[in-house]
Amino acid sequence: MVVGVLALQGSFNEHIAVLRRLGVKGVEIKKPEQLDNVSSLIIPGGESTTMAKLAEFHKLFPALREFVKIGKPVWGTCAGLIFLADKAVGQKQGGQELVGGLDCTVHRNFFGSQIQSFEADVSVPELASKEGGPETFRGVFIRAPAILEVGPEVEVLADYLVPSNKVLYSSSTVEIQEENSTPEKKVIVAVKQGSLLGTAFHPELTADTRWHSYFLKMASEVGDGASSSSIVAVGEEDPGQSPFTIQQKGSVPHFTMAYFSNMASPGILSDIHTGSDSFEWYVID
Ligand SMILES: NC(=O)CC[C@H](N)C(=O)O
Repeated sequence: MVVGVLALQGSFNEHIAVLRRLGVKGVEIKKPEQLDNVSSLIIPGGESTTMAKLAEFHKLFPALREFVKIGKPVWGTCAGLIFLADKAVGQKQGGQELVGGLDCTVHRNFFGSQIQSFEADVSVPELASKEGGPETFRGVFIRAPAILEVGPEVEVLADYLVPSNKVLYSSSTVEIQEENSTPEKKVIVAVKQGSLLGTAFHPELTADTRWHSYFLKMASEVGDGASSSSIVAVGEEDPGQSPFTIQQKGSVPHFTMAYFSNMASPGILSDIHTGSDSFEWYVID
């Protein structure tokens, strides 16, 4: 089985590494025609506006939509989940293109800004029943989205009870509800709809490979119809000069370092300075 991993930006290398650990070849997808060679696709986390601009730049949207439409399995993690959603709120001004297909509404930065990133154990009974292991999965939420609404075809695999002291962004225009002003609220953080899978967190940044093997099973159920004759070598392509300019700067906790240092490679996040506890990041728009 050959699994494509959208490799415009974000944590695609980490997904490919997990697939390798499971004995499966993951190939980077950077051009529309490369989708013909894979039977399933992972859209990684990263920054969805940047990823959308790059996808537009590389004319990937029609091919991605067709891939979803014909029922090939696609798993979106974090920014990838936003990509797959039919509707996103909390977008940057002017919005962004989505691939769509997943009948849900996501809030792009539901849990707040980068520094509000966190880890939490999330109960996923479906994962435990199909893949074994503990009832919970360690969710790494990095400026994570949440799913606010789902359509009737969507199966909710996991939700998360947002502690009342978490700062939430209730709208795209930064209306912040301060500590204790919100009651506990349950949001959806993992869903499945037919051959589409979405997680608001980053399983590729943990040692637990169950989400990947769960997706591989979904992919093998649909069948490995694609030819493997023109596999693109990992790391073959250079996405080229970014047409964007730096807009934002900040720092994030240590645990996200590996993730963001990887992001530097496609040239979208740049000038990352690693330190002992934190490092600087730049969002380029
Ligand atoms: N870790 C992530 O993928 C963050 C996604 C981010 N909230 C976005 O809008 O793209």
